[in-house]
Amino acid sequence: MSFYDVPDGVEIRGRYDHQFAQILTRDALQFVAGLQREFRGQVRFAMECRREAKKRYNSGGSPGFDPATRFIRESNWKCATVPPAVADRSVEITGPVERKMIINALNSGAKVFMADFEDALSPSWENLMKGHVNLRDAVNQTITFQDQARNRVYKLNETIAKLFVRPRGWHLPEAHIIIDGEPAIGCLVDFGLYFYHNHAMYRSAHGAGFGPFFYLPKMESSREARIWNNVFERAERTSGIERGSIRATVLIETLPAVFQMDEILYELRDHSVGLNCGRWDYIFSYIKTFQAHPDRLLPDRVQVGMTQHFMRCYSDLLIRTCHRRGVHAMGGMAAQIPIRDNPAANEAALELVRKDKLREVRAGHDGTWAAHPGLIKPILEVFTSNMAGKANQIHTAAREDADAITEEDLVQMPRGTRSLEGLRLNTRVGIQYLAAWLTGTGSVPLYNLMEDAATAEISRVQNWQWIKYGAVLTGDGVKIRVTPELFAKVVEEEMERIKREVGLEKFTRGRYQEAGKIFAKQCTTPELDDFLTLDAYNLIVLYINTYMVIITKVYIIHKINKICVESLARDPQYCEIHKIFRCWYLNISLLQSYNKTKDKETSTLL
Ligand SMILES: CC(=O)SCCNC(=O)CCNC(=O)[C@H](O)C(C)(C)COP(=O)(O)OP(=O)(O)OC[C@H]1O[C@@H](n2cnc3c(N)ncnc32)[C@H](O)[C@@H]1OP(=O)(O)O
Ligand SMILES: O=CC(=O)O
Ligand SMILES: [Mg+2]
Repeated sequence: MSFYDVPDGVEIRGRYDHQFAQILTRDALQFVAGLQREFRGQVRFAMECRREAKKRYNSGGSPGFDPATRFIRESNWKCATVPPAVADRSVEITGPVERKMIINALNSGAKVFMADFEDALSPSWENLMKGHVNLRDAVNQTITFQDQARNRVYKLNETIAKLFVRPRGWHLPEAHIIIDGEPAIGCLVDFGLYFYHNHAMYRSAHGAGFGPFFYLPKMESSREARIWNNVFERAERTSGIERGSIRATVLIETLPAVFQMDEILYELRDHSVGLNCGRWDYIFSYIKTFQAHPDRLLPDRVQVGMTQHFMRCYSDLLIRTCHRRGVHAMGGMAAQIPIRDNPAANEAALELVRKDKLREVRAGHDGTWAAHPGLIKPILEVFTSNMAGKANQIHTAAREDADAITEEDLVQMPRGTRSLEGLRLNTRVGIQYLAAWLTGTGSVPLYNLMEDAATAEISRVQNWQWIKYGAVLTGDGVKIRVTPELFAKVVEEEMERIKREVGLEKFTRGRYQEAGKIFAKQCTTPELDDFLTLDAYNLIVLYINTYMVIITKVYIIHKINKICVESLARDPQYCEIHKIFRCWYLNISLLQSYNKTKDKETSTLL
């Protein structure tokens, strides 16, 4: 059932809203459908190649440089010149496409704002569609937000950050938009709708003739980069803008991709504006890639930082590769955020951020990420005072020494210890993140750190790995082996702790119980799920037709219950048990029919 004006072959299953209808116009949907029709075969093949690669790694293989593309790595070629509008990217703030945050981020003093449909966003229909409305208003510079509680109106400053948009990864479907009977490819919806509505205004008002600008996440090979390049070329052709206008920075955040950095840049050479060290997904990917290698049990998550040999080599090689090809080498996200109520702890957190950024700028990075507006000033200071007055270090930090980095360096096991506290923290963080994600929030502060889909993934896969191979934990001074029974006890105890920490009311109102069950299942499943967000996606899909059926059923059941209760009051023969049973039965059958409809519909789509 759809109230939207859709082209042939397109069906919208998400809620109707007149604001969403301004985004989901017939022409915009036609544009998205065109992308899906032209590229779905290539995307399917790329996902098949991921599965083949996974089989190789699961049979003992390890990713490495591809001998077939040696000529790309060894020959001299350059990417297109960096557009002047984004030459200085010394600090980039990131955040979900939420209205107030978009305004705060654009006003934050950062050079770039990366508006996120990915790690920081729970991809519910509401979040996605509101995100597009917000971005359109941001590009048009008409965006405002009224905070009723604080009696404050938010609007844009004179000078704002340059907007980059990060669509979802290739693996995620958009189940609320059906194209030719299949769910749309999530990232083509994100890219397509944003590009269609904003390319003209962006290029004239913000990009000095270039743009729109994008970040591209979670790719595993240059094959996937080639699809993006084809998508950009089609978008440029159909909208009549110059080839090479669209520019993108690719996140190197999977282990296989670190061996393909030259190849990825080569595919996107006319549309590239650099690579970025997506350090959190990278750690997640390391564990996932070696999921069948029991000799690679990582230490506690907190110990796997950028100073570990394999992480340092990854960052150094990324800088070397980007600068050789003439584009930005962007650093990553430090997880610390400001701590409002404790000045000493706040200073310590800021110091950790400064240290991380100093390491990045000295290594040769051209800019870096910040999770919070409160970090922009200190990070900017570190970068500007170490870049000799230049907008970037593309031509001054060649890092030729990084040519010596080998395959072994890039996969070297991180050093450290495993502890029961590490298992507990993973569990506590994973469950709370999932509870937030299920209720529509994709990035949260937990224990004074930023947590998003990428950091939560580390918690999940690390627990899975430790349980699967019975890791021995020694970090707390006692030796203890991880078993499913130990983990079940940890889950139980951590759920109690979460309840104490968040308070009974929030715990009962939120989806913590459900998150606990899902997280426990994901950590103990025999086959590791590829992505927690893909596994849990069905739980946030809400179809308009199903939604309306539910409302009708709830209404009918409410009426039946009312009649039951009234007749019970008149007829004392009915016992209390009978009454409870009747209500229970009716409500259970309602829930079952809802879930069956949704599971059936979504599973045929995914
Ligand atoms: C691994 C990766 O992919 S990293 C990239 C993806 N992750 C992200 O982008 C995370 C971005 N950061 C955030 O979402 C948030 O900073 C959090 C969830 C970590 C912390 O949020 P909060 O606890 O709400 O922060 P806090 O209460 O200190 O916020 C203070 C103010 O800063 C604003 N703010 C905080 N973070 C951001 C941000 N990233 N962008 C814009 N504004 C922000 C808040 O909206 C708030 O504004 P207000 O004072 O006008 O109301
Ligand atoms: O997207 C960034 C990451 O670190 O993951
Ligand atoms: Mg990421």
